[in-house]
Amino acid sequence: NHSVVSTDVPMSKRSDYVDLCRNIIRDMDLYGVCVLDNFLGYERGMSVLNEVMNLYSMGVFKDGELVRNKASNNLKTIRGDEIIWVDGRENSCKHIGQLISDVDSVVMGSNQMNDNGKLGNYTINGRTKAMVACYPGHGSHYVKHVDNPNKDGRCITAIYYLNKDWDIKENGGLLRIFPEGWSDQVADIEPLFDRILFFWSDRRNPHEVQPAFKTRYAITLWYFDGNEKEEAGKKFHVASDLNSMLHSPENISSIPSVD
Ligand SMILES: Cc1cc(NC(=O)CCC(=O)O)nc(C)c1Br
Ligand SMILES: [Fe+3]
Repeated sequence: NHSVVSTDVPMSKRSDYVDLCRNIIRDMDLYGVCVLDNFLGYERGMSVLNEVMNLYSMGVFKDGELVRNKASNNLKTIRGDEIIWVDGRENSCKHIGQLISDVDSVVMGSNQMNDNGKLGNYTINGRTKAMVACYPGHGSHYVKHVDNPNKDGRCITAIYYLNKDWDIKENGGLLRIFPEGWSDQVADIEPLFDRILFFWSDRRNPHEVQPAFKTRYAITLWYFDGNEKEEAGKKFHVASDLNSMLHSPENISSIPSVD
């Protein structure tokens, strides 16, 4: 966990930018998972939370898929996460946009700062839009899965959490990662306010969200490895909706077009 004194200077100009990136490089190389706390600082974290809550109150989130409540075995279905894709340049998403460019800065910084100039030997050259997710909190959860099981190009998952005063015992909503190769170990990550989590998106990190009993917000970005993305494009197995998520921000060379 890393406490970052946040100011409003651009991320790459912050005094602790370099050791943030070194943190990410070290943890990703050692564990394939990295957690940083106080990423934006209280003020900016709250601005992002307010934008997300405004979006949610406007009812623009897509309904989460229904999952049957296996536990009670009755047919009561529970909504999983409800989501909306945000580019960050929309009028009502300025602070979400700023979060996105700060995450871009630390990911690209780490990608370049690593001694061999790559993070995990990837060449990161693009990302999806931001997926803003809300678990409504009536036991809603997300089953154990791998984000990128079939080489669709996504190499790093970045999740920014927005949940203030979160009590994991009362509210649940724990993210449990089952890192491959650590058979008896799991990484339990509480979805705490202003916390950012990075992990390799592939089969190394199966993960689940345990049932949440309070509204649980998170913003996810997936970063692409250029080569894997290129290969995936040729195989046409890239989920069509993945293409709809594509984003080529000015500050990252655009993602190779998938024809
Ligand atoms: C829609 C969708 C959501 C997620 N979310 C999580 O894994 C939850 C992480 C957290 O909120 O802690 N993952 C995938 C592969 C898809 Br697709
Ligand atoms: Fe996931």
